[in-house]
Amino acid sequence: MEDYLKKRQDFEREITTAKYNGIAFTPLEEETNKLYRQILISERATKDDSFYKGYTLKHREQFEKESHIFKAIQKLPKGAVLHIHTDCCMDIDWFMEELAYHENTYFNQETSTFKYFQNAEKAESGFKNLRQEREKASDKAQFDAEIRKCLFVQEEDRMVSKENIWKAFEKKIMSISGVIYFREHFPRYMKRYLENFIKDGVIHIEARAFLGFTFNEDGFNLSVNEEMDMISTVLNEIKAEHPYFTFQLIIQGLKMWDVNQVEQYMRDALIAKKHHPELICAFDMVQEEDAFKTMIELAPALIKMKEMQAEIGVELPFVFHGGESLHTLKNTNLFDVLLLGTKRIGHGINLSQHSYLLEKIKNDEVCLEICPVSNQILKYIDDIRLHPIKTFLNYGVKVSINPDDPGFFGYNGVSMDFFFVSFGTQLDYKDLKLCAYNSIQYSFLSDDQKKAAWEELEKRFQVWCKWFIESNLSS
Ligand SMILES: O=c1[nH]cnc2c1ncn2[C@@H]1O[C@H](CO)[C@@H](O)[C@H]1O
Repeated sequence: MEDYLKKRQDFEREITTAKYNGIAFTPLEEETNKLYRQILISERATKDDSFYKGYTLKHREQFEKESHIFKAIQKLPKGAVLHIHTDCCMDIDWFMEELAYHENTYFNQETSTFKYFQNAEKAESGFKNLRQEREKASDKAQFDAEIRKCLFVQEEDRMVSKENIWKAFEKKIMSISGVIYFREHFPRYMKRYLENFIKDGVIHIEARAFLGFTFNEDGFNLSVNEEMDMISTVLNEIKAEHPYFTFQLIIQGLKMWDVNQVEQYMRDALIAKKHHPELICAFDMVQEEDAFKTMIELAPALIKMKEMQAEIGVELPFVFHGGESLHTLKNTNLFDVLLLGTKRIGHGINLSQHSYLLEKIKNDEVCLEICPVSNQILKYIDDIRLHPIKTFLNYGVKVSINPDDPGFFGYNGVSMDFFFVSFGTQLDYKDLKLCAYNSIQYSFLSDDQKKAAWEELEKRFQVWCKWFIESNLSS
């Protein structure tokens, strides 16, 4: 038996050495990992199927109050967030306090849409001033609760088929874009969500964003330069308080556009990159994968990127969505995003069914931006215990954990994703640290910035471990 146990230990070491790829863990971290696993096992024993299958508000209230793992994860250093959509990160409490009853906010009850208008004469038909409507309401708390429900995906919104969930989700996105993109609101909106991520332990963000969506008092779009200056001002304000924090934009286009539009937009993105090299890091195409153009349909535009880069004199790498789908016959986007040279892949969940591609991604170190809560809310994974993230990690594929559209899923930051996926797929402390490490390693930070970010993170992990052990959460 002794021999067998020795063989077993060597085998385990062989497997984990490949997985952690040179990341060392201190004795304090080894102890932390053991304790984390124990607590995870005992908390999981109290949950039944419904917990893993339903990311419901009811469950959330319960674990936010009771789970030691959740409390620990809230304090955990997270590294970088590599996958969010910048218009999908609204802090709902902030909106209720600052924008919902702002004098220029109007609401269309029939479509549940909020919109900025300069004054009542300019308001489109069907839109009423929300502040005035609230004044008329007899039960203000009830009125607030109804408004709040319009802002993120509710349980009842999810009572639709897989085919229809995106419609409910996109409706929410559209319902606030007419308010948050107003030139005076957008910087405040953005500052608030960045601060939320910083509070949640995030030190770097690469956020997907459209070019030229912000608008002025008369409803006209600002120029790309004005928009970029506005974002830079927000970042400077944040940096004054949090000097270690870094941020870049991934410019995103829409898959519903035709090829000519995509080509023009790529050109705009390259010009923007040329003028704001520090601010823009990559390019992507978004929207529901199975409902709009496939990557092969968009390829006539996308393959021109190299030529355009040479012409404009600047580089803009691709970071594409891919594999956010349950189809493997009619959706072959994963092949194309790899052939087109994507540096990372947004989601990649159905890679679990493409073993050859998985091997390639592993060898080429194409990091996956996994978004666990999003995958469940948008009905790609019914039971979070079956999320393939752990298979990817254990196979040595590079993975990071991200929130995608936290505002519309009803939370701020990325703790919810770390918690839900750790709880569901039994990721331990070492797994989570590995994901945080990957998020820095496969970001667009320079080598020096990565080194500084990693040093900052390493310090925070040691402090966290000490706190985790001393606070004796299991007793
Ligand atoms: O998970 C996702 N996959 C693909 N596109 C997404 C996802 N989440 C949001 N968007 C897209 O991003 C835009 C808002 O910034 C929306 O067009 C939405 O379709």
